Amino acid sequence: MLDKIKEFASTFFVTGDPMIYGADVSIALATIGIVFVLTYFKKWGWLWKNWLTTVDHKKVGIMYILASILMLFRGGVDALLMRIQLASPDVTLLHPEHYNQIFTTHGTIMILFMAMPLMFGLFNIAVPLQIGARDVAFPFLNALSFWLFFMGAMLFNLSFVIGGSPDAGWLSYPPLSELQFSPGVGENFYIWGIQISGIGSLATGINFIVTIIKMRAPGMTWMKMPVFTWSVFSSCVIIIFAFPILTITLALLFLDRFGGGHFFTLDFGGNPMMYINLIWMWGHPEVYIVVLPAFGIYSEVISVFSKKKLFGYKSMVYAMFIIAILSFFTWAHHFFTMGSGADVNAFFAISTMVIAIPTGVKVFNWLFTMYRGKIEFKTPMMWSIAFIPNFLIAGLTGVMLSVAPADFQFHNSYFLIAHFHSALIGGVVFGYLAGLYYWWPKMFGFTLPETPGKWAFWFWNIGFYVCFIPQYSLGLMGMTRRLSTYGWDTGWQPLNFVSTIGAFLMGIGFLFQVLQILLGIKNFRKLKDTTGDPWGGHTLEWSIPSPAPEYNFATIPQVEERDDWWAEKDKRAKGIFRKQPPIEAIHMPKNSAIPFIMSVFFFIAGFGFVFGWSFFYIPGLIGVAICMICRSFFSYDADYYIPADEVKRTEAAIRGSV
Ligand code: HEA
Ligand code: HEM
Ligand SMILES: [Cu+2]
Repeated sequence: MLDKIKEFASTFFVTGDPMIYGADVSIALATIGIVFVLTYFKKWGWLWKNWLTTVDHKKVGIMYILASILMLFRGGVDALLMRIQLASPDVTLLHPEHYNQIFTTHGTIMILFMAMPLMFGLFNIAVPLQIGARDVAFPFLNALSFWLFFMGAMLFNLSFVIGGSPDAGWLSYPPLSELQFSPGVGENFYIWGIQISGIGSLATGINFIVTIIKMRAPGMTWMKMPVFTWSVFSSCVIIIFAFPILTITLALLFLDRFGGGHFFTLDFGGNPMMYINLIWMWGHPEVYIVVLPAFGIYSEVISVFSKKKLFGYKSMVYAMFIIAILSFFTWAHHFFTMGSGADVNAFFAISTMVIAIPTGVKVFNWLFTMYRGKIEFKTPMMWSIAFIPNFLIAGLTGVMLSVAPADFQFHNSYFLIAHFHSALIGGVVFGYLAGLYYWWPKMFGFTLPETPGKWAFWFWNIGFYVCFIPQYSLGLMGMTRRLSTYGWDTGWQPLNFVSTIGAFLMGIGFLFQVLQILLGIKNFRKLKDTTGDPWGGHTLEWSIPSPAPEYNFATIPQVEERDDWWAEKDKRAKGIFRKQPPIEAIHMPKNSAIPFIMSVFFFIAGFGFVFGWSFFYIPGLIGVAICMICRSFFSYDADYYIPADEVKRTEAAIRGSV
């Protein structure tokens, strides 16, 4: 036992790196600070009742968004550290091992712990309200998904302060990620952090598919559904087919590392190429999982701020589903150079190129929607307009990469790095930010101040080009990815320096956003959204007050048209009012502590597996099992009714206050 404790303690001081000590100290101080504030203001009960045990989709959404913005900060700091290191061959901020760790954690965090949860946050905020529902289909499971993501993310981040970060790249290719070549615990953190949050992602996929199929308001037929909801549906269909592949792949890698298996080793019949195929069978669809909802947001925002119906609604929907299906047939374009025959490469090259067609349809539809529209340049719209040229560059360079023989030149170069950052920042991040600005008033009841938002936008947008356009040239000049430094004689220094300046411009953009939120909170009375419909929206979430009451809709709306809220407002202007059904008692799910507690046990089990400590993982797994049993057999008292009188009182109070 004493040995175990010594071993445990030694892991804290594993590298002697001042950055890690700094992080240890700041985490300790932040924790003490939070505990102090909560105790001083007597907020523990509030935190527990309103947040930790909530099953309300709106609050779950807000927690997702908060956590993912924190992760954007962490991933962003990683990015800036790398860019400082690469600004010039003289810089010695990060030694090569540290650089390896940082690109690994940056890539993993940005995709799995920033983009995914930010996306889930927006799903939670918007989908039930857009389809006229009172919550998602399985609110308990929804809370569990959030806490699993959160604990997975915490476990992953813990690697930085205890034990050492993973360093085999964001997809952890074997044989490097096998025990033989990565004997530390970093890869275990990678496996368990992703595995735990991945269960949550899969559950969210199932939850939203069922919600969208079963819980749409009466009258909302498939082709009257808001286009964001369609994009969520298509993304979730990809999730439920792709995430099980990830789960299995990581489980097999874990068996190799933990149980002496030989699935992907070099010896005893193992085959690393099998891992590479499997991980990309998830990894490629994953990029469309995150981009399709962004497409949905652009469609909503561009239509609302052009004051025109979306051009080609049906073709938008078909295009998303064609992309979703095709996304499963392109995975091998990530390893054209790894020995497949010419025919295989040709098949995957063509299937990849075909994706340009439905995507092109969407791009033209957005342009036609804006054509002759009365465009209003509010922040959500600015991000959406800027996305189009950004994504065009990303998409067209993607098509260049898909030309298999040319990819022998581009593969693993900065040309690739520039391609995917263009798609992920110009497509995904810009889209989610547009969504965040768009739905912010619905979440919090006030709009964000426009001026700092516009500054943030320009810094991000200009910074984006300054950072990534030079990287296309660097790629063609021969600079490969995952380099921690280079020589003066390469001639890469000037463009790298420019690229670093661009990264800092984006960092300043992020600071403006923080400022914008702080100013918004400070002036929230002035910025209050009294109408519930600050943008003149077309979907149902804008028909109820901001923020939405806990039951969302006092009476479930009856949908008649595609842009139903626009149609309804037109009718009201003409003095025609739809008949409202009487207010009745509303059936609601009760809060539950099980999702939080069960996820804590998952965390404990994951932590145990990382270090191979049975005295952690056995109690952890037992805890998980007990939580499941409690939920399955002993929690019958899981719902309640809000009496009709109380609903009427709440509605009257909301209307009275506006
Ligand atoms: C959201 C993220 C996202 C998106 C949307 C895309 C979209 C596309 N990607 Fe990208 N890609 C990544 C994220 C993304 N990618 C990542 C993260 C990697 C690398 C990971 C790693 O190695 O670590 C990668 C790597 C990658 C490779 C591997 C290269 C290599 O490793 O050597 C290839 C090769 O084919 C490729 C192709 C494409 C194509 C063809 C599209 C298409 O979907 C683009 C379609 C869009 C357009 C073409 C623009 C609009 C169309 C028109 C206006 C119509 C007219 C145009 C034509 C007819 C051409 N991508
Ligand atoms: C904010 C601006 C950003 C900057 C300046 C930046 C910078 C970088 C740098 C310098 C690398 C390492 C390149 C290398 O050495 O190979 C990298 C890798 C990567 N980035 Fe970013 N990045 C940013 C945002 C993002 C975002 C938003 C995402 C995802 C949503 C993302 C996903 C990735 C991935 C997946 C990798 C590959 C990691 C690997 O090679 O294993 N980045 N980024
Ligand atoms: Cu791909």
